[in-house]
Amino acid sequence: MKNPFLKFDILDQLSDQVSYRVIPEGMHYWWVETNEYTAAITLCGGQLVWFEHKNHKAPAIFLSDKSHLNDKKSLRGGTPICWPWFNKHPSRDDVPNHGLVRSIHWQLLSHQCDNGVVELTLSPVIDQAYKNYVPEGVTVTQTLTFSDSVEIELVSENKSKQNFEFSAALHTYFNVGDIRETEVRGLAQSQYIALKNDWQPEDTPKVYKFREETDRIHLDKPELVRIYSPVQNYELYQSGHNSVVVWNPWQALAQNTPGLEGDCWQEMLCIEPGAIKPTLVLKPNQSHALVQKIVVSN
Ligand SMILES: O=P(O)(O)OC[C@H]1O[C@@H](O)[C@H](O)[C@@H](O)[C@@H]1O
Repeated sequence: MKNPFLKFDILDQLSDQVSYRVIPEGMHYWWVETNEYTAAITLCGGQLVWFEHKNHKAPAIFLSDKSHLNDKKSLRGGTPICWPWFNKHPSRDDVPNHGLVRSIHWQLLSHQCDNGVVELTLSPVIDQAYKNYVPEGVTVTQTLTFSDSVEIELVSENKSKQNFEFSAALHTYFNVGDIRETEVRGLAQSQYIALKNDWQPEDTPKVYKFREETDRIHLDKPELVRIYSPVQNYELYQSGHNSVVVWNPWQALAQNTPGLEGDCWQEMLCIEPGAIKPTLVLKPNQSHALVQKIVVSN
């Protein structure tokens, strides 16, 4: 994985820790520097696409070298935000998978730095596509909190006068170096469903390793999932979810997945807490928070 953030222009220095930057390829992003980490959050999709401990050998978040580093579409890697639907739209075929907000521009609503903790809050810019699918008064905001970890909180809020049904997921791509040498712990008690098994519930393997395409929705809400990988280990603290998606496309599917062609699929694993099965309904004046906190250890 190359570091695309070595050459840049600073467009706005917002504080000692936060700046707004652009790289020669055209991608705009907010750059965050804490005592321990460097991080980048993109204008397009509001994705955390870079998160690296200053003393570790490799970044924690996977970003494909084949990604188009401009503001035009969602990147392959990072933490795409799936909202207000996950995967296929429940009734329409003419709209993108995983909702609207991963490929529209986001705006920075606020940023704070206090005692080494940096917090950014962003929301998608409301465009016509958003208005076509989301009732007026329904909003989504994301708060990223950087300390000795990063916490991503996605808050959906219904200030309209009608019920709002939706699903959501934090589709985080972890840098695991070698998927065949990676193990996941914390899901063994759950059952999962997968298209491959006609959506019939299956028991999760007690030792969760990867030898083939894996695309599963685990029907459980564990607070802690761990990833053990040759690069580094991850503790994922999660809340507000009712499902956890585990995804690696493996070789054949990766060749037809834009941004994952070649061998780079071997370096990634997605662990995605989601409000997916079942979908959620927010009544007027209700809100919902979906959280993934990522603790990285060498
Ligand atoms: O190619 P996309 O739209 O980013 O989706 C990638 C994958 O995202 C995962 O969350 C889904 O479980 C997979 O089914 C899907 O293929």
